Amino acid sequence: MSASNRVSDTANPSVDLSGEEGWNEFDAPSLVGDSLRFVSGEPDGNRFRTRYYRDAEQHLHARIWFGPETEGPPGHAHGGSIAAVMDEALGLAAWAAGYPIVVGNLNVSFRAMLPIKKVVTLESQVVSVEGRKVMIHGKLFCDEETVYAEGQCLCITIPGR
Ligand SMILES: CCCCCCCCCCCCCCCC(=O)SCCNC(=O)CCNC(=O)[C@H](O)C(C)(C)COP(=O)(O)OP(=O)(O)OC[C@H]1O[C@@H](n2cnc3c(N)ncnc32)[C@H](O)[C@@H]1OP(=O)(O)O
Repeated sequence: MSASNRVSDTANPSVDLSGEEGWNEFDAPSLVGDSLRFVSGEPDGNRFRTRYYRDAEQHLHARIWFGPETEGPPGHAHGGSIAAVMDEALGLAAWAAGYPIVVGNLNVSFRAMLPIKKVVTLESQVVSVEGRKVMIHGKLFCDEETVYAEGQCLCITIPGR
């Protein structure tokens, strides 16, 4: 790859993170402060760019751009980058639903290679609450046929918060 190509690879591209009709933008930092810096901390950077939304049923969703710095297999996202997104988004889904939690267990199934420099959608749902255990499921996809990853996230509420 020539030097000029490398420059254009890391140039600051504009990325469309707009949501679906009926989604309302969700102000995550006002709920959890700086806790989202690892994934969402550089909104104009070349790793992740994220924007969170809630639908009419208050499920949390996100548009996420996997930038060139998430690369693992050539041209595709590193599995750890996908797991980091699941950890943040599914944990945040529990907080957004009113549960102050940390993630106790996160299961990620990688279903298809995720091309970098692509905007994908994350959808989540609180599927059960039993005592301190809040189970959130999520998937990362670009359309109905193309699911990149599925996550099951067991969150545990933190006493006293
Ligand atoms: C201080 C924080 C400030 C936060 C400020 C804002 C934060 C805003 C965040 C926004 C969103 C970011 C999302 C990122 C989310 C992360 O990345 S959090 C960081 C990664 N996670 C961690 O570091 C957690 C580390 N683990 C722990 O701290 C402790 O193990 C836990 C999870 C709190 C549980 O410990 P514990 O309170 O002693 O609870 P324990 O009695 O062992 O278990 C309670 C129940 O949960 C079950 N359980 C616990 N762990 C597991 C497990 N791994 N598998 C299955 N079951 C389990 C137990 O079996 C038990 O079940 P029951 O007997 O009640 O049926």
